[in-house]
Amino acid sequence: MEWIRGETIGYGTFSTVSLATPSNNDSGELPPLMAVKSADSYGATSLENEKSVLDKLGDDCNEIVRCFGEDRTVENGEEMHNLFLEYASRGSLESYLKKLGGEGLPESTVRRHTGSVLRGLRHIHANGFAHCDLKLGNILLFGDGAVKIADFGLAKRIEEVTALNEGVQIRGTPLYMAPESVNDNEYGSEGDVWALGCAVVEMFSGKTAWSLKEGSNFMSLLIRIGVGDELPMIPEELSEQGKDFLTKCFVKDPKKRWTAEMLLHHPFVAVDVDQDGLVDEEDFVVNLKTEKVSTSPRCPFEFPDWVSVSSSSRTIDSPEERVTSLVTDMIPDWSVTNSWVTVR
Ligand SMILES: Nc1ncnc2c1ncn2[C@@H]1O[C@H](COP(=O)(O)OP(=O)(O)OP(=O)(O)O)[C@@H](O)[C@H]1O
Repeated sequence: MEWIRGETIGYGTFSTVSLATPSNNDSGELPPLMAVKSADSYGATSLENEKSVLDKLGDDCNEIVRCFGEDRTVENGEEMHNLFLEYASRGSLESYLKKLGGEGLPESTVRRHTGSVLRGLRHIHANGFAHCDLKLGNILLFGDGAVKIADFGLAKRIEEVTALNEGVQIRGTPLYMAPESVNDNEYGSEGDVWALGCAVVEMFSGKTAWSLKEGSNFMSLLIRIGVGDELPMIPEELSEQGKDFLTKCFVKDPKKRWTAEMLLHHPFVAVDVDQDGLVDEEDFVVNLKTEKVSTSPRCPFEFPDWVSVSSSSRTIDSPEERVTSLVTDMIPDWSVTNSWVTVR
């Protein structure tokens, strides 16, 4: 495919994202404007993984960003790997919230976005993958108000997920890490649900789900997540349905945490949406049709088709020892970036 690179629209740990216009698109197979995610040899593995996962997930889920193919270019003497993606004209939810200057989104909008992300997660999990890096920076906002999950660079097959036994790994962003990831190196679909809960808190309140005190460090955050009973902040102003939804995401034991499929039946997201309001997010109307919404199941076992997935937890150190083992000189900018660190 012949194409022209346009302005840069985003930066990630592994890549730079810019606009791309196909220069010969007579067949009309491609959209007139795409996003191209480009990486040098350092980020190539992540892009290859992303392409392979997106191919396996297919094009039939509206809540997952579409991939139009890949190619390689030589730019300034360097080989670049390029991945062509559906262009989200309103950027990520993270950048959108930053523009609101610390304000969160109206609950009706949070409900709608949460339902969309859950449909995306259900598709990812049903196809045997875990995203492993769900956060507001990886949820993209489109011109029509739709949101889609992006950035599959760290996604993994679920059966591989618990096999991370070569040293201690921190994947994704520590603020979104689930207790079992901190304590036992487990990165599975359950961890995506925990991360979704953190994203919901942030969307609604404009603040991260873990309040970070001045002077607190990486280590103390991991201890709070992994050890003890503390849970992420549940905003006071959220409706009772919203609070209940978050308590289902923030279950420390991954085996008892609700799945994406179960959460899609929760009244917080089981709503009908007035499609006419889709263009203007602020005017977006969410109709709560309570007669259609069943009572929230009180525990995972009230879902007849729910099967407990036993996680093959390795018998390693106690949580305290495990968290202590995460101390490293390579401390990432964990509050804002996507850095990941391997400690061996
Ligand atoms: N399809 C897209 N349309 C519009 N903007 C995009 C698109 N894909 C990515 N971006 C922007 O570029 C940023 C970086 O993209 P992405 O997170 O996919 O890169 P990455 O290198 O995998 O980053 P990470 O550090 O999260 O692993 C996003 O936060 C978003 O602002």
